[in-house]
Amino acid sequence: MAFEKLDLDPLFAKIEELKPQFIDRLARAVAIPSVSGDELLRPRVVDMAHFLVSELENLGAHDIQLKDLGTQPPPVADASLQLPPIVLARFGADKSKKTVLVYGHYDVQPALKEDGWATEPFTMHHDEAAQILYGRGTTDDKGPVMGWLNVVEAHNALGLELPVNLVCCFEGMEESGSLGLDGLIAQEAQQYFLSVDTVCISDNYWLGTTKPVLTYGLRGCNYYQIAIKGPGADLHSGIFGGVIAEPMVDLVQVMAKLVDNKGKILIPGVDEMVAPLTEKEDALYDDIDFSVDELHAAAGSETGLYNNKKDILKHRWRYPSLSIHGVEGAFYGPGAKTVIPSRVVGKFSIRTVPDIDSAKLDKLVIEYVQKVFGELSSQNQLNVELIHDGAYWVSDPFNESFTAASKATEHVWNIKPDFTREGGSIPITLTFEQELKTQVLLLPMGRGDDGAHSINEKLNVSNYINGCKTLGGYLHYYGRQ
Ligand SMILES: NCC(=O)N[C@@H](Cc1c[nH]cn1)C(=O)O
Ligand SMILES: [Zn+2]
Ligand SMILES: [Zn+2]
Repeated sequence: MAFEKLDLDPLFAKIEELKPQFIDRLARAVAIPSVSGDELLRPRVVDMAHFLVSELENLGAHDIQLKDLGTQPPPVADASLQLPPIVLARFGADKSKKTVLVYGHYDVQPALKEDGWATEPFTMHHDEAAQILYGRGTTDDKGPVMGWLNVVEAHNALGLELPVNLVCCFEGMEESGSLGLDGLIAQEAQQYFLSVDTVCISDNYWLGTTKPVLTYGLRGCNYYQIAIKGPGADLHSGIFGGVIAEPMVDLVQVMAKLVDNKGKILIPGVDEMVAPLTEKEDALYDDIDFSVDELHAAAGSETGLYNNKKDILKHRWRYPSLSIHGVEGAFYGPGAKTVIPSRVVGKFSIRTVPDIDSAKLDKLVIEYVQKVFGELSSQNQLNVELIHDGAYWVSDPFNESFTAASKATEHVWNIKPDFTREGGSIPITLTFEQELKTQVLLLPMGRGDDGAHSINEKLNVSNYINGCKTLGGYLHYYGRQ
């Protein structure tokens, strides 16, 4: 539908003018290796929180708070390990204006140059020719978090009031299950977040590389570990091979029975919980702008399990998946270490969808793994447990927040966005919706080929800068409705 465009030219021109400063801000953020999943790097995650506080102070935020979440719950190696703080800040408290809570995360996934990065993962590389910014966290999620700061800076530089009150909520454990944030949101719902009218999260991606999207659904993520131990220490495989029960041999046999190589989950009872596909929902996939080629381009291989768009989208968005991630304690370095690991911990996760019940899923998983291990009649010991979980979220995108975002997107990109669901997870989304009793909008900045979590993660400069315009434009369209 046609809509009356707001005069955002001064704001957009200022964002363009400030581009060098915005790129520098992102480079300084990427340089902090805020890897929440690595206990040794936890102090750097806290450094990133303090970086944000400093930027927020310089931008004129008020009521800045670092909310302590205490120590990390088990399973964790160091029981005294502190959870990174939640960074809260406000810009404006004008009762005549609506209030938008913007959420993002300042932690990132691990990254090592030797994983295959072309550049140092924590030194942002600006490919001037291609106009691409490479580095861990550029698209997930430091680009979008800096995007919100950039929007404020552009308004400050123009002497232009923000059209809404802004409440910032930035966390440092999103990549590790958002541990501790649920409780804080419940605690602050009637306090710091009392005035919030809507929540905007920028922490996902376009489906492809050319068309902006707005997102109204996420899969959940239940993350498990299977620990198998036996020997008192790692052993020489020449001396003990063939005469001692090997934990790694048990583990690979158990994990092989979780999922087949066509993506079918082998745990009985999981598929039966999934909501049936209706004709109405099936029709939704027809008009989405995506292709098998785009999947293969983003994956860097033609190894897709499906040869058509609809099946790809359904299996990314509305069907569960089980992925095997790795084995802690196993040898993985260069060379040929001939050791029998005494304890190995297999890591896998299940992406959940409506109507999978998380507690029932845990029971199905744990009892199945115990049964499969029991059938090995192994002398080793097993422990299987959930590490963390996050609920799936599916919303109704026909509300004023999505309408404002659609107008802003069309204003900046001259095309109406597709409305999509996302295969990834943002554990805290449903909690925002339930505790603040408001709607949540996912307004992505980056592209589907950005390589989030992968090597050579990137953010195109055009997505970064036009993404700032889109975030700013959203605030204006939402504030004027
Ligand atoms: N940008 C969202 C994202 O990457 N989310 C993570 C969340 C998560 C859950 N458990 C571990 N990480 C994802 O993998 O979807
Ligand atoms: Zn991520
Ligand atoms: Zn993210």
